[in-house]
This record gives sequence, C-alpha cells and structure tokens, in this order.
Amino acid sequence: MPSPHWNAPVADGPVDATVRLPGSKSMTNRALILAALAEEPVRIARPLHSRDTELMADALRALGASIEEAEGASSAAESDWRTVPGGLRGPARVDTGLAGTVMRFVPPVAALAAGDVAIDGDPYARKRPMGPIIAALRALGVAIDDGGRGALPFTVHGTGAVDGGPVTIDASGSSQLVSGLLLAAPRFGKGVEVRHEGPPVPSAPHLEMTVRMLRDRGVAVETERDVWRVAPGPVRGGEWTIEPDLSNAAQFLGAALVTGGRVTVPDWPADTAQPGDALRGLLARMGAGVELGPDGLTVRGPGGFGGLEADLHDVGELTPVLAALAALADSPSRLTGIAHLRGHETDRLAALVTEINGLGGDVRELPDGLEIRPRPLHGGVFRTYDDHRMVMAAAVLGLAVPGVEVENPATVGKTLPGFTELWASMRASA
Ligand SMILES: O=C(O)C1=C[C@@H](OP(=O)(O)O)[C@@H](O)[C@H](O)C1
Ligand SMILES: C=C(OP(=O)(O)O)C(=O)O
Repeated sequence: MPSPHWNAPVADGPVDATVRLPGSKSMTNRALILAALAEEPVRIARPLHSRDTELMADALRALGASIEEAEGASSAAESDWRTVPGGLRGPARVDTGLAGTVMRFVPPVAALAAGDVAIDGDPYARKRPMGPIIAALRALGVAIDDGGRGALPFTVHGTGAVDGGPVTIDASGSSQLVSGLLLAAPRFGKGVEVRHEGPPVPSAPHLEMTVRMLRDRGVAVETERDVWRVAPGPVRGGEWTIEPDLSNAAQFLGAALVTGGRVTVPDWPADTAQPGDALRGLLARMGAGVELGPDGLTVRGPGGFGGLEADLHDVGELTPVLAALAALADSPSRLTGIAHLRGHETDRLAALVTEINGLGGDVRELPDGLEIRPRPLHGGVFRTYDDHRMVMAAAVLGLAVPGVEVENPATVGKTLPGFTELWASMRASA
C-alpha cells in the first residue's frame, strides 16, 4: 500500500545543519557483486541499507552467496555486511524491484550460475532498457529466454561458466549496461572486451567507479575511448568502506541555497568517482559558497540564487533535485544531455514537467532535457511515480512553497529510508 501524502515542510528560516548521509547505493551494489564473485570473504563497512541494496543482497543470496550482518552495529540499519562467496547456482528467482543496478548487474552473474535464473521486477522495470545487455550476453554465449521482448522478465540459463571475449554494445541508454558486463567479467574464461557503438554513453563517473572498484580488488582493467577490457582472474576479498552517497546530498545541500542557510555533509571524499561530487561545481555556478574542508563539504546559500545552464549527461541522477532548485531560482535554467532519463525509474523529464507545472511552474521538455523558467508556485499534490528522486525534488520545492503534498513518500526508501526524518532534523537545527 502506498503511504499517505507527506506535507513537505516549509523552512522557517535559514537552515544551519550538519547532515550525515548513509552509504552510496552505486558503491554498495558494486561491492556486493564483487564480493559474491570473490575468492575470499569480504566485509563491506558502512554500506547503504535500502530497498535497492537489500534487493541486490537477496539476489546474490538466491544465487548461493552468504551475506550477513556483521556483529558490532547498534542497529540493522547501520550494520556492516560480511559476505562469504558460495558456488553460484540455480534454479533461482531474482526480484530486481526498480533498481537499475540489480537488473543490469545481476544477469551476467546469473550466467555464471549452474542452473536457470528467472529475473523480473516492478511493473516499470519491464520498460527500462535491457535489450542491449541481453544481446551482448547472448553474443558471449549465454542462453537467455526473454520471449523476444528484449526486456524483463527473462530467464538466464546458466551453465556455470561464460566464455567471454569481445562484444559490441549500444550503451547510449544506460552506462549500467556496460558496468554489468565489466563487473562479472573477471570470472569469464577470457574476460571481456566491451566496445560501445552508438550515441555517447551517459554517466561517465559511474563507469569510472566500476573500473576503480574492479582494480581495487586486483582485477586488471584497461580502457580507451568507448572500449573497456577486463582480464580474467581472481577477485580479492578483504574489507571495503563505502563512501557516503553524494547524489543523496543534493537535496540537503540544495536546502542551503533555498533558505540562504548552511549545510555541511561530513566525510565528503577528497577523491571519488561518484557523480555527486559534481554538486560542488554546479551549486557554485548557481551562486552557492562551497568549501571542502576537514569537516566535510559545506554549502552556503547567498539568499537568492541563479539558474543553471548545464549539460548533465554525466551526472543525470542529479537532475530532479537540480530541476527543483531551478524552479526556485532567480533566472531561467536549461538542463541538457539527459534524454536517457526517460528510461530511469520513470520518464523523469515528463514527470518533472507535469509535477512542477502542476504547482504553477513553467517547465518545458526539450528533446534532451528541460527548460525551466522560475515563477511563483503554489501548493498541491506532487506525484512521485515510484521515483525516490521525485520525493527529494518535492522536498526542496516544499521548503519555499507552502502546501506541497508528496504522494507515496515511502518510495524514497529505494535509496534513502528515513529521508523524511533526516529532512525534519535538518530543519530543526535552523
Ligand atoms: O551504475 C550506477 O550505479 C548508476 C549509473 C547511472 O545510470 P544511467 O547510466 O542509466 O543513468 C545512474 O543514473 C544510476 O543512478 C546509478
Ligand atoms: C537512475 C537511478 O537509479 P537506478 O540505479 O535504478 O538506475 C537513480 O538513482 O537516480
């Protein structure tokens, strides 16, 4: 059952807060995949516990990995994970939910399992781009029955081994189509050489994250433009500490801009592949004071801020919150390079146009983005389409617009359970 509407709180003054964020979804789910493929146990410290990461853990457990809460945490929401790889096997059923990382990263691992693995997800998951990775796996010798749909649901007929080798893919719809192949490739007989052919691949930092995390586990990876080579070989175990989720920092840092306040996110990594690191530059361009220091990243709102002209192709997941900020800015914005957002949790371009305009906004859809002209907004119901980032965007609007009622706020648990409490605690320190 969807939860009742959430009345997004209006800021009663400039926020002044330090917000400690849970771990990165993208890093946690990569660490879980690599842990399931490793030859030794792994301890994943400070992982994200959320719907997307629990679905990933459940998928890998179904394939034979042991993933348990490590001792020592005060609550399950904060516990580390300890994994012990098992022989990968079917038959198994995998629920991807609406998680892009689960639907793209698990099928290549399922191909390494001995037995059939049936994979399906939420209704909208069946609409997200999967065809290119199904075709690539087939080209690498994997038998997949998808009823000719090129989409979920499908069954991977795993044999316990994948030959691997060279493969060409059009990954313009999602970088995860490449990341999925690379992450499982150290266990393919010949590794893999993935060559992208088509319009540019989005989300370059996420591909860099994949490469870095493979190398961190001792896997040899070479890259050149639109080509990635992963050598076959063992995946090391050991400890892994997950960075805070910097994309989930967007709405909190944005609150500093909207309210003319100050927000600090501790433990901001000095060197990271997370796309959320781009917030430093993007928010500065909108007029924020941005300072990375020993206490973390601090953003200060000047009181009034400008719009943004930006190509967000590499950092598409920041769009919903940036669009909400743009709707409250002092000047128009143009966000481009994000046609692929139509294949995210929902068609995010359409959803943002409909919902911001439903509050009286002026947002226009472009072939590859959004044009946003700020104007006074009013309250109303803000629908969220099972998209966690629509809840986050609505929260930002609600700081400045009384009466924003957010439909199904619990959907934010895809990556940030406890968001509404964290949001409220930030305001309380104002
Ligand atoms: O690999 C990852 O962890 C992700 C890659 C990106 O996907 P796309 O390339 O499909 O945008 C990003 O938007 C998503 O939130 C997470
Ligand atoms: C696009 C996103 O998620 P997913 O991993 O499901 O693709 C996102 O978190 O913004």
